[in-house]
Amino acid sequence: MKALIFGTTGQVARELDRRTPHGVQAIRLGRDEADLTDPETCVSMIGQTAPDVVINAAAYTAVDRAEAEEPLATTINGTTPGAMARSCADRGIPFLHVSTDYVFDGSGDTPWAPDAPTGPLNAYGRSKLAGEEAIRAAGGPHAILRTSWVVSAHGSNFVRTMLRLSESREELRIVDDQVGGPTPAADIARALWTMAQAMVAGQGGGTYHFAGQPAVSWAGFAEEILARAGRAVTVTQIPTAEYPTPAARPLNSRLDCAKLTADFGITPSDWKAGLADILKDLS
Ligand SMILES: NC(=O)C1=CN([C@@H]2O[C@H](COP(=O)(O)OP(=O)(O)OC[C@H]3O[C@@H](n4cnc5c(N)ncnc54)[C@H](OP(=O)(O)O)[C@@H]3O)[C@@H](O)[C@H]2O)C=CC1
Ligand SMILES: Cc1cn([C@H]2C[C@H](O)[C@@H](COP(=O)(O)OP(=O)(O)O[C@H]3O[C@@H](C)C(=O)[C@@H](O)[C@H]3O)O2)c(=O)[nH]c1=O
Ligand SMILES: [Mg+2]
Repeated sequence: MKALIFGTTGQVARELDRRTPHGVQAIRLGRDEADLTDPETCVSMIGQTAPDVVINAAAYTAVDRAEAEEPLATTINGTTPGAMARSCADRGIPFLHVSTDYVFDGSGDTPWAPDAPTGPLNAYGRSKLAGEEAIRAAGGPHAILRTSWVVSAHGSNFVRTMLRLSESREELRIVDDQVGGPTPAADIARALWTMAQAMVAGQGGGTYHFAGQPAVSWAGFAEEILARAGRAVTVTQIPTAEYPTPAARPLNSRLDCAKLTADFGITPSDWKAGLADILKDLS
């Protein structure tokens, strides 16, 4: 199986590389070879490499910055994934794409099912929803894997932010009313490879959820990170109103992962185990 992967430096892209299954030839394209602001180039790379499956692990992920750069975020997260999906549909090959809990409005307190109504609260969420809609409209075999709160030993993520801030502060004020599932990038990569192999064999497809269990607030997650890392920092739980940001964020980010288990046998990720691995990697 030949897999074409967009993205080399991101959290999920790095873990896809580390976990390439035996017998898979992976071609990885970074921004230099395939800039997602340029859909034609990305489509032409699919033609040139003639893969059996395409995985898009690149995206515009700066949630607050997207408020001021929505057109750019929409090109990268919406227009180009749509063009990639149409190219894959023309070739009859599966297209796998990663999306986000931020497509939901965060109401209620029950986990969102994959077919629940969307209603993004911010520009990043709207740009990711545009990608989902364009991919479905392409009409080819595809999987949209929505995940949440991605963490790893690399890149920009909440684990690394908490460890960094704990070096210079005695107290961290963290929101306690946004609840979701932290998800190790390593587990997302494993899930994507399982899905890619199944889909090349003609199995599965559609929109799926994959997140770490159990659900926790950002403050609860911060406490776990700092305790496990042995950092003596006080976490003060605050409401979202006391941590103003350019982009609004959903309060309820819980994702119902049952469909992924039913179609691919992939069970939800255990974020505490993943966190232990990340802290080991960082030490
Ligand atoms: N991070 C999170 O908490 C969550 C992420 N997701 C989704 O998961 C997927 C993977 O996210 P994650 O691994 O965390 O992403 P990262 O923020 O770690 O990395 C983003 C990647 O996208 C690449 N990229 C950005 N802009 C372009 C561009 N114009 N052309 C080419 N490549 C570009 C970056 O390359 P470069 O290094 O060159 O900038 C980098 O490789 C994305 O679809 C994201 O929306 C979903 C839920 C939560
Ligand atoms: C640094 C900090 C953050 N926070 C809050 C802000 C926010 O609500 C929450 C997490 O902060 P972040 O900036 O890591 O969150 P954010 O970048 O919005 O994370 C999101 O990224 C995108 C790409 C996704 O798709 C989402 O699933 C989600 O992971 O913690 C505090 O309350 N106190 C603090 O000191
Ligand atoms: Mg962020």
